[in-house]
Amino acid sequence: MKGLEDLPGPGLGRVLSWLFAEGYAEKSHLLQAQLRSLYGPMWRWTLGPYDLVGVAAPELIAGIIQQEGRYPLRAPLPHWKDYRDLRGQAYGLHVDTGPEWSRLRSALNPKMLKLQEVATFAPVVHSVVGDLLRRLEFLRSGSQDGVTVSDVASELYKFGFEGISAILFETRLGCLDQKVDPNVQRFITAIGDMLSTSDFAYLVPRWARSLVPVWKRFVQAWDDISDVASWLIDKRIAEIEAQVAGGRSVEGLYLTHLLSSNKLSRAEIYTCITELLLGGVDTTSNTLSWALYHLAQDPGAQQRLEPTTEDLASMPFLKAVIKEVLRLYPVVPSNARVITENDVILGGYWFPKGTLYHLCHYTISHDASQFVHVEKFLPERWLRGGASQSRCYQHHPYSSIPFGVGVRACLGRRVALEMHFALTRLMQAYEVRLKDETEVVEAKTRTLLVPSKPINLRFLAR
Ligand code: HEM
Repeated sequence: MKGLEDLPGPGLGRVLSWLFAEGYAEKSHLLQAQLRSLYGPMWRWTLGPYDLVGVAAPELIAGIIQQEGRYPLRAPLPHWKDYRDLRGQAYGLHVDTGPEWSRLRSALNPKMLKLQEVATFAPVVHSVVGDLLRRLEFLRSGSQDGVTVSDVASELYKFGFEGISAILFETRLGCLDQKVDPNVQRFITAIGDMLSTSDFAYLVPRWARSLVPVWKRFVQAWDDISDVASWLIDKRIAEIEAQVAGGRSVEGLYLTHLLSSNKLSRAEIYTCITELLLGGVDTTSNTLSWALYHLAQDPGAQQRLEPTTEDLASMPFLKAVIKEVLRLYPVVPSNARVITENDVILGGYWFPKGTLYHLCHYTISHDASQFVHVEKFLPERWLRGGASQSRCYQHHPYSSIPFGVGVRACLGRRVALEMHFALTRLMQAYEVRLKDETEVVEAKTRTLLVPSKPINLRFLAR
């Protein structure tokens, strides 16, 4: 059987030229297709300190997931681990490995992934959607033409932040208010800083860290995140203790559940809650931004969206819109896997355990052999029935897996769907149009797949 060294792939010079001379650094999602056209569905390449096996076929991705075992890793994050050691914090989901990671997931999964449990978050999500609607109304009515909201993604970011925090910290932060609390603003800024410095901080060798500003910014950002998160958690714990002392029953959402289940230490709760927040905000807000961008160009689809209910199962078109948006813009455009327990046999090759696979989801969900009219926004392709639709439906089940699959798949995938109730409520209140009907907004990669420029929309009252 062939091995790692038999795989084709580009040399370092070619990769650097793609990234920095040809501008792929900001659109690395498009580089995936380039690599596949040159080397086939599997190749070997080097990206910074990573030696990677690129994988760009759904059958091969399925092969990896089937062999991933009980404790798959995504990519190692040694700089996150070093920060946690520096401050004596618990490792959490992204840093812990093996049985320790699995223990955390078992404690966190039930309340995040069981349908009946997640349904208890619906009232709070709906109340945050109410804040979003009020905020949009305020912005559009104050605009020059009385209907435009510029840079809608930044408002959706605040919505995502408020919604996820309300569930996790059981506290309303007021992100969508006119005046935002300085601590909340510090939190939002720190999260942005941490995400933008993380990739560079990783590249700095340990001995050079004290010399470079990027490492200091990375540490400062984490310090701010940790400070505000522990302030929020401690405040809520004090409230809970006061309720218990007063003989009142304690009702809560996620934090109360974690505290009362006694499965995680206090330190682990601080880290895991923070990680959930980090995982939840940009992902949902960018997906909602792309959804509005496409719906704004498709009045028929806006009309078809069902009136809001509390039950996603009774809203097949809404579900189809979200699936289609995530097919076109998988917010995590490529993922990674390290299989730690066993060697892997894949597509006629044998790979030793510890090999790092780069899963090229974007290119697969844009593959014309998987989806007809591949670049078109066609939510109908996800609805069963009708001859033409069944033709659309002939894709491999792993050709669009925006939340991942298997034991390591997204922990917030059900909560993310709750957040999408915002779409139908928005569409009930307004007909949405692009501010400039001819404007095309392309995607760029900033770890996540995000709009390359602001999305400006007109909200016409229904
Ligand atoms: C549209 C929304 C979202 C998308 C597309 C998305 C996508 C993903 C993907 C692709 C992964 C990696 C899965 C894997 O490696 O197989 C992931 C992991 C994760 N997501 Fe999400 N996510 C979304 C929303 C959320 C939300 C709302 C939360 C929190 C409430 C969240 C929390 C997490 C966490 C904590 C992990 C790491 C799990 C682990 O390593 O064990 N995500 N997400």
